[in-house]
Amino acid sequence: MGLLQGGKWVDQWYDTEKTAGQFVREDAAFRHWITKPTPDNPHPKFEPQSGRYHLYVSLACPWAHRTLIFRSLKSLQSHIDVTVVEPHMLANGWEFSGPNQSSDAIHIDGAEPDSLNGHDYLYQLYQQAKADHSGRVTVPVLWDKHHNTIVSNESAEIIRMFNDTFDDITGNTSDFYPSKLRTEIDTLNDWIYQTINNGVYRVGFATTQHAYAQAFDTLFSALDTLEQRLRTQRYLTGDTITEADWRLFTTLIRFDAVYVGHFKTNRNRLADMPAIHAYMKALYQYPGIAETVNFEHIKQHYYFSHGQINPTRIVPVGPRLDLLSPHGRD
Ligand SMILES: N[C@@H](CCC(=O)N[C@@H](CS)C(=O)NCC(=O)O)C(=O)O
Repeated sequence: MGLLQGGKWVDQWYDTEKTAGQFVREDAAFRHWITKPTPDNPHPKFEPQSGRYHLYVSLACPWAHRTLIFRSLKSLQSHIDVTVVEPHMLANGWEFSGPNQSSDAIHIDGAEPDSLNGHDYLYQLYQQAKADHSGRVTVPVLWDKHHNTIVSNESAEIIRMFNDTFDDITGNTSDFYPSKLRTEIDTLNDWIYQTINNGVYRVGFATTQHAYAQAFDTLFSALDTLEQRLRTQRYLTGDTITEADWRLFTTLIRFDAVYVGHFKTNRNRLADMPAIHAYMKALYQYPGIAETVNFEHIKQHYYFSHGQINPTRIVPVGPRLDLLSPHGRD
């Protein structure tokens, strides 16, 4: 794992020395927006067009997972194609399938070569977009085939674009960020990002006991609050399923399979929190969602890639998960 420095790839783990053992996530660097033409701007640089944009994702990554979920919820499958990277993220960072995969990486079914741009490694796509780029090389990436560049590598913004920008092309007008709930969704998103989405990483990537214990308490106190809330309401904002639910889901679905063991978020499993567990199952059983979840990629990525945490690279066989039984939340 590494990052680009002035356009050159450097193999380096996260630096937590300057932050007292705490993991701090870097902000995404490419932040353009796909926008519909308006009278003021009849020819935006990035217009919604079928077939023009391409998603690079890892099936392991919770942030990339959000974009796959929105691609499915918003009927974008035939308009935005996808390339899936290999789960093993080693000295070259994210890799595509092919003969130049790292010698210690194993090909996992479902990962693909980069048939669009012909790269071996994701960092080469970033170099193609910006030759002197500095920063981490992350998934997801939304690529524009027209300008041959990265539109965005920020999942929170990609799902907002998917939510409404392509509606005229797909005819799918379902709205997961309705105007009347926006303030509440934004507040929930901020809190859930800090405490849960990024919270599990803050627990797992902490390098001091103190930083770990602090992040652990923050995470479980947020989960306790959610457990209470979901006892009395179906979704996070009430009866309507929104973006906030999908952003929470991608962390929940990885929790018992990976975070409890690998990131030591082990006060309890989600299976021990009845309301959250039933809510997670309901989201998993929502049309089009189960197909976006791949536990093989999820487990292979975390357990095999993070040598600092799991040097033997042994990927656990379990746990046996119960995701298809009735959730009882109708
Ligand atoms: N802000 C980004 C974060 C994406 C992110 O951190 N992705 C992880 C995988 S789960 C990654 O690619 N990490 C590689 C690295 O940090 O070097 C987003 O939400 O899109």
